[in-house]
Amino acid sequence: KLSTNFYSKRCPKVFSTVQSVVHSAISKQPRQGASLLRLHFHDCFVNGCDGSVLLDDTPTFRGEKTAGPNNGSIRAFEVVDEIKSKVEKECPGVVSCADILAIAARDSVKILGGPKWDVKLGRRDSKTASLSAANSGVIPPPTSTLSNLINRFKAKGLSTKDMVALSGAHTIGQARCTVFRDRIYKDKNIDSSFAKTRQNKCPKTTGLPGDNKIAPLDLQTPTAFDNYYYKNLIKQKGLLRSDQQLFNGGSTDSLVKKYSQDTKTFYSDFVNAMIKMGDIQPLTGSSGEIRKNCRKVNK
Ligand code: HEM
Ligand SMILES: [Ca+2]
Ligand SMILES: [Ca+2]
Repeated sequence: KLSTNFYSKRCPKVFSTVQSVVHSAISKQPRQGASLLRLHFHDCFVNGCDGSVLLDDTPTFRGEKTAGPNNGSIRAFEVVDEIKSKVEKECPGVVSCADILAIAARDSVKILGGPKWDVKLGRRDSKTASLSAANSGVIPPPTSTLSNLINRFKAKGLSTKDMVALSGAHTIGQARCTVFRDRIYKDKNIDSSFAKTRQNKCPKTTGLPGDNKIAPLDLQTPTAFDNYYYKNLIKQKGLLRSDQQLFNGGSTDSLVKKYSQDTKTFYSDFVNAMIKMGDIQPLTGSSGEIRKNCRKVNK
């Protein structure tokens, strides 16, 4: 079982060390905070919060980094490396990479102006990863319908409310043209001037380099953690098709409206859901290991 004081004897400085690295990474590039938050999500949804997403491919090992939802998309691994090397110097072999992701996600939200919470710790690191699980749709695609989003979160023990609150993470960060092209050229439930603005930097035809052009998920405040994500949805300015699904005449409209008007409720539901997400299938006790390097299993 995870606990908030897991490292208080064995590595009391872990919080200040992680926070200072995250802080300096975000001050150089605010997007790093978004990227760290997303790493924790993509870790937890694939075989639990076990650091599996961090393992590099080798000639004899396929990790999760080339899976559809991750390939060319997840980032901030150098920030995780820097945190890990500082923490290893202070407390060798004590703090897991899976816990580092949970703390870094929490710190990112806080530094970008969002809510604070006590993060539960004690996860251990996997000795494996699963490319097939990462590709299986457990991480929902940006073309998802509302019922698919609800079901994918439900499969991880998360409620519809948790799903809507966690989607508020799209108040920060960026997405590539390739994941929002169909939305801005084909969808009807989109503000037309917003669609035009986005079309300017995302060419209609597929192919590089256009596919990799990026745009903010939250057009208003892309580097601030706030409730503008929901305000945008009400104006039909969600960037991803899946985003706009949350406010499209269905069962989650009322919650989106609520969060758009009430930051406090959004924050408390977001925190509650982040803690639940961080509790997905952790390795504890003597399962797994404490990796020395987050990119590879110990020898
Ligand atoms: C509800 C289902 C979700 C879908 C369909 C989804 C999909 C996506 C997609 C397609 C991108 C852009 C990737 C790219 O173009 O490279 C993205 C970015 C992002 N997602 Fe999600 N996501 C979901 C839920 C979440 C959750 C639960 C979190 C965290 C709690 C999260 C955090 C983020 C962040 C912060 C970014 C920006 C990352 C960056 O700028 O590096 N997402 N998401
Ligand atoms: Ca994992
Ligand atoms: Ca924002």
